[in-house]
Amino acid sequence: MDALSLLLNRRSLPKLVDPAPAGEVLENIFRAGLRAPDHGGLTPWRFIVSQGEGLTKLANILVAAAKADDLDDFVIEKASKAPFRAPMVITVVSKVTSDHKVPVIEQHLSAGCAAQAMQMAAVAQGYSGFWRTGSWAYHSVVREALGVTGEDMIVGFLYLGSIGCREAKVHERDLAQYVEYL
Ligand SMILES: Cc1cc2nc3c(=O)[nH]c(=O)nc-3n(C[C@H](O)[C@H](O)[C@H](O)COP(=O)(O)O)c2cc1C
Repeated sequence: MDALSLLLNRRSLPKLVDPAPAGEVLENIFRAGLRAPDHGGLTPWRFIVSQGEGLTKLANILVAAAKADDLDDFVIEKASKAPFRAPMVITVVSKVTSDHKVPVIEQHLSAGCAAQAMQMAAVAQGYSGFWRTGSWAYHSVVREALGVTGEDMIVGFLYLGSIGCREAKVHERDLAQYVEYL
């Protein structure tokens, strides 16, 4: 797939199945993340991989968060299943340097670019992904369990796997609504 086709046609896929990216393919995914634009070379990110037993650990963290909020059984059940929507979840965390001349927002943006680059690298190699946050990404229990402190943020849970359903068509959008010229 050439780069422009990837950029113009990428879709997120909700149904992701085994096998997860592995070996050189997975390494390429991480390397793509590490090529995200990075003001000041601060490498403001962490990638926490969950697969196999790791998905159960992540599910347990989400369940603990739901229970801490006294949420009803339906939500707790949903939380327990959430990570298993793909064979691999990469939690992308912005690891920021506070009080730096590079504003913190730019460091969060870098981590977001890393998430997008990793999704793109997965698609480029025949896999697919879905970037999710939900309320869990902002929950103190989840943050603490994953060692996310201070101004650091969970910018997303990047679900990755093999294509498990038909890809939806790309939305046609009218450029004139979004593009202006000074
Ligand atoms: C930071 C961020 C968080 C997101 N969180 C969710 C989410 O929790 N649930 C969801 O359904 N989509 C979420 N999305 C949107 C999907 O990843 C996806 O982009 C959207 O469904 C549109 O599909 P497309 O990427 O194929 O255009 C999020 C996107 C971003 C950038």
